[in-house]
Formats: sequence, C-alpha cells, structure tokens
Amino acid sequence: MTAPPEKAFPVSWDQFHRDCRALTWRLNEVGPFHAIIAITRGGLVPAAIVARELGIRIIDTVCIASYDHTRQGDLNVLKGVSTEVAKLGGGSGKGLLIVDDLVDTGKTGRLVRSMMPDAHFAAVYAKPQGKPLVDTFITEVSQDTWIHFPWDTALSFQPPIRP
Ligand SMILES: O=P(O)(O)OC[C@H]1O[C@H](OP(=O)(O)OP(=O)(O)O)[C@H](O)[C@@H]1O
Ligand code: HPA
Ligand SMILES: [Mg+2]
Repeated sequence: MTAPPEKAFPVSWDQFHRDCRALTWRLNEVGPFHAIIAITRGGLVPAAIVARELGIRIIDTVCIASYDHTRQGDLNVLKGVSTEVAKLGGGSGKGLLIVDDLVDTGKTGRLVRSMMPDAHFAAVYAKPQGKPLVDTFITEVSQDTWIHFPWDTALSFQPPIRP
C-alpha cells in the first residue's frame, strides 16, 4: 500500500477561480472547441468556469470514481460520453475539451484519453506522474503533495508551527 501524501496544498475558492481563469487563457489559444467534457466530480467546477469564459454551452460528463479519500482503488466508469457529443468529436474526440481538477497518477487521464484520443485534455493542477497525460495545466505540485480543494474543506484552527 502506498503511503498517504506528506505535504498539503490547500486551495481557496479565490485561488481556484484564478487558476481556472489562467487555464482558460491558455485554452483560448488552442480552441475553438465544440464541447466540454467534465470528468466528474472534480472536473465539474473547473468545467463550469472554463465554459463561461470560452462561451461553450455544450457540456457533457464522463463519470469516473477511484479514490476512497487518499487511497486509489480500481477505476470505475459510471457513465461514458453521450452519443451526441461523441459525434461532435467525430468518434476520436477531435475538437472536444476534456477538463479535470487534477492529474495525479494519470490513471484517470489515461482511461479518458483512450476513449477520446484526439481530444484536448486540460487539468488545473498536475503531479509529475500525471503530467505527460495532459495537454494543458497551470500548476505542478510534487507527487507527495495532497491538494485540498475548497469544496472538500472548511476553515479550522491550526496549531502554531512552534508549539
Ligand atoms: O490521476 P489519478 O491518480 O487517476 O487521479 C486524478 C483523479 O482523481 C480524482 O477523482 P476521484 O476519482 O477521486 O473522484 P472525484 O472527482 O469524484 O473526487 C481527481 O478529481 C481526478 O479525476
Ligand atoms: N487531491 C484531491 N483529490 C485527489 C488528489 C489530490 O491531491 N489526487 C487524486 N485525487
Ligand atoms: Mg475526479
């Protein structure tokens, strides 16, 4: 069993929004895209922000689950891309934009890429193992870091570094 990540990288709503906007500036150079595919659930929030900025109104989901808190199990595809959106991508995903919050080991990204090999894959954050899977990302964090997203966290007291 792999050890849980040692370092913490907390992300506020404000920071996340700024990072998604920065991601969109880069994606704007690559598009236009026919549709966005969010990898749920983590990809839903960045997909909404990117869609708003790029004026994209067709949004689909690929629903995949694998983590039980910080431990990854088998990938479970609960829902694939819809027939209408697959058609827009000509069967290979060309002109489609896949969005996720992060790539970690890259297992989720690899699976989604195998479904749509010609789609553009964007993630807000990337760890070294997952980085080769994404076409565009904003911030890299080390593999032994756990990213804490604002929808998973709340403000709480922190003891001082020096007790
Ligand atoms: O690169 P990987 O090691 O495959 O990990 C990355 C995936 O893990 C998380 O999703 P998770 O499966 O926890 O589901 P969630 O989005 O519903 O939280 C995250 O949102 C990515 O989709
Ligand atoms: N943070 C939140 N969810 C995740 C991570 C992470 O670092 N890696 C895989 N799912
Ligand atoms: Mg996810």
